Amino acid sequence: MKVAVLGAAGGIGQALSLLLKTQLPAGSDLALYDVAPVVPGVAVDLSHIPTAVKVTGHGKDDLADALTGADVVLIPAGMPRKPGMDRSDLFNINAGIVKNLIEGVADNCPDACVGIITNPVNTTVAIAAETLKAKGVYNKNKLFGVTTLDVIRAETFVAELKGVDVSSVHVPVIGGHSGTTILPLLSQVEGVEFTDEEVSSLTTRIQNAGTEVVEAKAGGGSATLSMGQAAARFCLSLVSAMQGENVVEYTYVQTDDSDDAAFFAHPVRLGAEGVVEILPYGELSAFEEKAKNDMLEGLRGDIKLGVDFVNG
Ligand SMILES: NC(=O)C1=CN([C@@H]2O[C@H](COP(=O)(O)OP(=O)(O)OC[C@H]3O[C@@H](n4cnc5c(N)ncnc54)[C@H](O)[C@@H]3O)[C@@H](O)[C@H]2O)C=CC1
Ligand SMILES: O=C([O-])CC(=O)C(=O)O
Repeated sequence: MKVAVLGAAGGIGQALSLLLKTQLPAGSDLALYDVAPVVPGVAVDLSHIPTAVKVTGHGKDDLADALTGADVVLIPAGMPRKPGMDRSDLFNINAGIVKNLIEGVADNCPDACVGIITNPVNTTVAIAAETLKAKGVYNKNKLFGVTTLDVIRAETFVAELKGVDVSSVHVPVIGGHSGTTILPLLSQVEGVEFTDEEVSSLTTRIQNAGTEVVEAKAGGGSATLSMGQAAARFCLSLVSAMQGENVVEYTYVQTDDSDDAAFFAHPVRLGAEGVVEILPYGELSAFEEKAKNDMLEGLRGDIKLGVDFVNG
């Protein structure tokens, strides 16, 4: 199994690469690519950890080597937010970065599963899809927006509020990955009850959790360590599924569901070839149904921005 991390020298990239070096199955290859000159050093640093995962570092002119033979590509390359910015404010810089890197994927490892972390995810995933289509290699079963951070945050906050063991809490989160497009389905959490006020305040906290970190870091970036953990969980689930295990993760995929949006986070059964089955997200409460209907237009607009960026 070969995993390539593009943007591996950044805050997320380094945390994620550390977790993958220590947790990928023995015999895996981990290729680290970044335009920052420190990336070979990050690879040397990680290579001193005694696990059976081979780490290589690839500088800015070495994207092809990083990608050749990759089974999974994770992309956290690009600018993070500062206080006062929305994720959509990152579009101008990050759209071109994602398009370029995805062209590299199309040229060097068109069969790889690709997880997009770079914001604005609602839009960058559509950019990736259109770029792969333009290259004639798009497979909707192999492109994912990584929304796992919303799930792990929701689980943490619910466990804190209710004083229960976090390992027993499962919170579905559907929709997209910004503001009100992040829709936790608290009505489906088993074993706990919420008042209407709790549903409202917890939903808002989960939706604003990224901003909570951005403000606490006070200009020093956004979530990196929790995102490293979330991306590692997603990648390790995908790798297990590719090796034959039955795994379901919530992730932002092309759904072809005209009632929602062209891309929408669902529970997804993963397998050797990526998406095996997009599972229904089940029944929504009246609160969730309204929240979904209120955010759909915005999400569709975010997706259209990405489609138009590639197709003009
Ligand atoms: N999906 C999600 O839930 C989350 C997404 N993010 C997003 O992840 C992205 C990265 O965040 P951080 O790691 O904190 O930023 P960072 O600034 O610490 O790292 C970004 C890295 O990307 C590299 N880079 C820039 N252009 C590149 C290119 N063309 N090719 C390869 N590497 C390139 C930079 O050299 C840097 O090392 C941001 O867009 C951020 O908004 C952050 C948190 C959660
Ligand atoms: O908030 C941000 O800009 C980074 C992010 O996507 C998150 O932490 O969920």
